Amino acid sequence: MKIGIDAIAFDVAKIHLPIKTLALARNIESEKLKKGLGLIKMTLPDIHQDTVVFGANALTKLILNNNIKLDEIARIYVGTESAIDNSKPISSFLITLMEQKFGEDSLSECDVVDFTFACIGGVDALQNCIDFIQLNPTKKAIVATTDFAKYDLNSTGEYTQGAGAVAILISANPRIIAFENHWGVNTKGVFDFFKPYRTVSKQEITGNTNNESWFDNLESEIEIHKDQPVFDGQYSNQCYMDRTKAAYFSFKKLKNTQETIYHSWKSIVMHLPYAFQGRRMLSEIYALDASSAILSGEENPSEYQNKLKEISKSEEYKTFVIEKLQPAELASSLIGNLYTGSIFMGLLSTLAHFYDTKKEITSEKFGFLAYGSGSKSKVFEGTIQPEWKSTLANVALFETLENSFEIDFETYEKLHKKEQKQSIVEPKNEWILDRIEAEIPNLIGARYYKWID
Ligand SMILES: CC(C)(COP(=O)([O-])OP(=O)([O-])OC[C@H]1O[C@@H](n2cnc3c(N)ncnc32)[C@H](O)[C@@H]1OP(=O)([O-])[O-])[C@@H](O)C(=O)NCCC(=O)NCCSC(=O)C[C@@](C)(O)CC(=O)[O-]
Repeated sequence: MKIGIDAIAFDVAKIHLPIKTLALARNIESEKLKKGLGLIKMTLPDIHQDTVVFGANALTKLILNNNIKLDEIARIYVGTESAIDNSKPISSFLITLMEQKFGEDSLSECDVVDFTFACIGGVDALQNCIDFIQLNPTKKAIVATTDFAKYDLNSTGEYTQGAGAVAILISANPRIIAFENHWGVNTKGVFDFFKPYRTVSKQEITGNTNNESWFDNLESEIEIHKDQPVFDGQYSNQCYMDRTKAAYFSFKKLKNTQETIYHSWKSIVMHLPYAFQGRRMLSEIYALDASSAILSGEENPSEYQNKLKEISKSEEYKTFVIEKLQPAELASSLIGNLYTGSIFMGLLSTLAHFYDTKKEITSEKFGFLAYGSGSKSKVFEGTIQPEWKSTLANVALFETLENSFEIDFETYEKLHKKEQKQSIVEPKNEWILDRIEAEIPNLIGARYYKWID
């Protein structure tokens, strides 16, 4: 039985800062960001948006565009690393909003939960839902990934920010792609990128040594939540490379083949924290799995690095990149990092590219290399199904991204620092965060959303 993705929908933040504007303001060579990392725009949430809003918008589009009956949906599993509550999952908010729009109790028998493992939580949810459909082929599941990749001002992550959600419908006999049941996995606990609980001593805030109550906080340390991660960019690249390489060769072992795996893949879809991450990281796998060895394994570390640089600059590798990786990069250049959604946006970008350029890809194999900091990689593959084109007709990925609203640097900084209080773009036909409860003691912090026609 074939199992995979039957439909796909997305919602990306509607405002963006051109990378050129950021480069100018931060005195960074704009060519480095464009030609070195592949960046053109970074998308940012408006003040009425958060990760529930993005997830709910993507889910609503998935349901409406594909006439999905809610009682067919057995699960909605969310991949996210941008939770808005430490106990209540985003998926429970999504249930409330879908029932608000499509009818009370319409999802009361649906199982929901959030998966968190940095950027790979969405792939974990996908694998889990595939297993579920294998056991329950008449049922359907939805994976919704939703995130806001926010980094500190002036950090090396600043130019890789992005925000939005991707929702996919998982079923038997899917219209888009059917996955094979081989999952190469590699895991290692590291601190390359993480979002720890942070504390500030109350004394530093109040200047008093007597631990007197401060806004009802009796503890002498005040816990602080930040969306921005603690990270080491170059080390995170190394972890990405090590994990994906090991997962790729585990996958090859599972396939029990001596053939070059990537030759069988028409397209390669990788986790893209920025557009050119895949092409920068894949040269080692490209060399190690080549049919005639490009790396001998005898090189000392600096020779090895020099050879890798040479390979990545070679004409053969450039052709390989354009053919197999570039279609997935197109949307990433215009969006930025979507964390859990990046790999699924890479798939959508590839499909939309082939759809727009009228290329037939039925029966072609796609390879997937997922990564999540902390760290884990999964490598898997799937085959494009005959009806893939019919599902793309009303997705309009590149047209939507084209219509994104440009903001200036001053507005960007105000949004980042939460000084902007008015919406930049008036919401229409979408969910918004309406208010956060501040008065009723039993509901302090409860977030309420509404649909705007
Ligand atoms: C990604 C980094 C580390 C990049 O770090 P960086 O310091 O901005 O860039 P770089 O020094 O590594 O150089 C970029 C490239 O630009 C080139 N360059 C230089 N000048 C020019 C020029 N004039 N014209 C053309 N090219 C130029 C330069 O040569 C180089 O290309 P290379 O040849 O090495 O491939 C940084 O942006 C960062 O810290 N980002 C945040 C963390 C991150 O994204 N890490 C990626 C791996 S971890 C991951 O993917 C997981 C994540 C982050 O999504 C989180 C999760 O799992 O939840």
